[in-house]
Amino acid sequence: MATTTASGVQPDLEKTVSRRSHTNVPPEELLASEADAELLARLGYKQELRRNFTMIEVFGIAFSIMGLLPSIASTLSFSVPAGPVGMVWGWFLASMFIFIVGVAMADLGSAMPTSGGLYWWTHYFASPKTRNALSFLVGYSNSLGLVGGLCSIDYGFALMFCSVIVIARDGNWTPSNGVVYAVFLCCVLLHGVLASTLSKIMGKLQTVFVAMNIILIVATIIALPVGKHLSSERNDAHFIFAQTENLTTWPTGWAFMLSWLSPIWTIGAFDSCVHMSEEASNAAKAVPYGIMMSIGSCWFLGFIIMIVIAATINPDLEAVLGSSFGQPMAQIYYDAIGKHGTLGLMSLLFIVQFVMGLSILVAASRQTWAFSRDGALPFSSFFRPISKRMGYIPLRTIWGCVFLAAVLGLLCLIAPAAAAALFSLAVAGNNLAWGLPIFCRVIWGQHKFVPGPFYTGDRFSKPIAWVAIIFLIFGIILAMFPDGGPNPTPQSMNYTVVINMAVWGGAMLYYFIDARKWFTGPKITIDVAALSDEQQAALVAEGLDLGVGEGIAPGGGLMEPQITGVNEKAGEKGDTDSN
Ligand SMILES: NCCCC(=O)O
Repeated sequence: MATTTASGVQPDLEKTVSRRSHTNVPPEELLASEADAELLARLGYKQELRRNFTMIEVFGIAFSIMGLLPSIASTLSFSVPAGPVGMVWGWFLASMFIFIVGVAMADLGSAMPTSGGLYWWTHYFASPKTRNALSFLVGYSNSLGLVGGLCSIDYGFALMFCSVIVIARDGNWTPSNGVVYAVFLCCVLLHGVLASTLSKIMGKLQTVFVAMNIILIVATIIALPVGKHLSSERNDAHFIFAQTENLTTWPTGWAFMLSWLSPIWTIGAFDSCVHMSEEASNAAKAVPYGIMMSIGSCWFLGFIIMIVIAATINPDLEAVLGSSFGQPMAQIYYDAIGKHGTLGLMSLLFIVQFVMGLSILVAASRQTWAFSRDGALPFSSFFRPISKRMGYIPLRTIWGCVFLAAVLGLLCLIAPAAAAALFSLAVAGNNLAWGLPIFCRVIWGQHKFVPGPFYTGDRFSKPIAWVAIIFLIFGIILAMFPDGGPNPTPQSMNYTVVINMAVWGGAMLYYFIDARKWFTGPKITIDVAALSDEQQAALVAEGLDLGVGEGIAPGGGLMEPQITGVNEKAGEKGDTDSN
């Protein structure tokens, strides 16, 4: 574990926080262990959320957002056009690079586990001239990327839900865009209700969600080959591992690269582990291992699933893509196990897709809460309080994310091409937010990096970081390509480039016109007055804003922080509201 920073602030700060922690707070009312709260205090923050999540539950939140099988089902239209080679080897190769990105993030997540990690790290590592602007950009890109992830998951849910009705009606129904949006909206609202009310068991629920995912995966891996064997012949090994296709208007090699979008979207949002940092016990280990275990298991299990799908898919891939069920996966099930089996597995599939949306809403609300804590969101002072009554959760940012998702989801009403931009918004927004802190570290901040208990070592850490950066840039480019070929029509255009440029351009415009006057990076929420002059100077040297003389109180502007970064007695202090 890191015991000091470049500025050497920790030892004294540790003494401060340790001293303050010896209060008579009953253990059940502590929000966090002393070690976790101390590490958070080194980053300048007091403990405000309750640490309900174990390591396995931190892994669970990322794994359930990945929702392996429903995500593969939602993105088959990216991988099937490249044929089995794209599906199987595209999966394997892209997942390997995603794992490298995860390892680079794990290095940082172990050293500095805080809910707003990505923009916090960016600010910490970037040069003094660029740190505020880059941190601002990363915060917005990450927040929008997560909300885009929520939209894309719930849009996928709406399509799956409708496809089950289509199957039940033997194809005699076609959902309109309005119906799809109505299902999407109900889903988002229900997520808001559940994320608001289930906070106390949200950690435990992750274990249930992991189990549901595993049951669905095992059921599919068994049912597809067995069903296909009974109904017709399975595809041979040559077809599975060596058959290339090109059902796109791009060259074959590029069609193969576009198939990578399936694993890139599926194995996304592993930064959710970072966003749960302040609710994880032993965060310095739970965060990095959560990231790597979730990616690693999806890499392996996804490879198996892709082989099984390639073995059982109708070799007429165009027929699968053009399925009257509106869902290639529904057609694959149908061809192998018939109507009733398909209805059963598709129902389980959309239930798992539903819980993916719930988990990503939890993660998105923590990121946006952290960002509002640092005063960067519009209406930050409104969003910043946490709800004591609902279990120490950021209730207002949960509903802020729900509202934004409901608005962004209106794209479903325009056309499928516009709705597809939701998938790419998640990819491009998150890739930028993951890549920039890693980039800032290797360019400007290597000397400031103090490893946590998980560390890839001096020899490997930097090369891993560079591979991660290059892959993330490539992922952004990939996400912007229209799948309609070099000459897209308005219908086949990929609107990601428009949406993301609006997000990134808008964030930068906002920063340079207005926010540069008041956004000075992460704010200290520990009790600054309790720190010595040296400690204050050391935190300032870390690039942290002590909030003195700027009209913004430490803690985001709502109230004077009153505690020291250790265990706040539940219900007594802090920026809470009573709702
Ligand atoms: N498996 C869905 C992840 C969504 C996202 O990449 O944000």
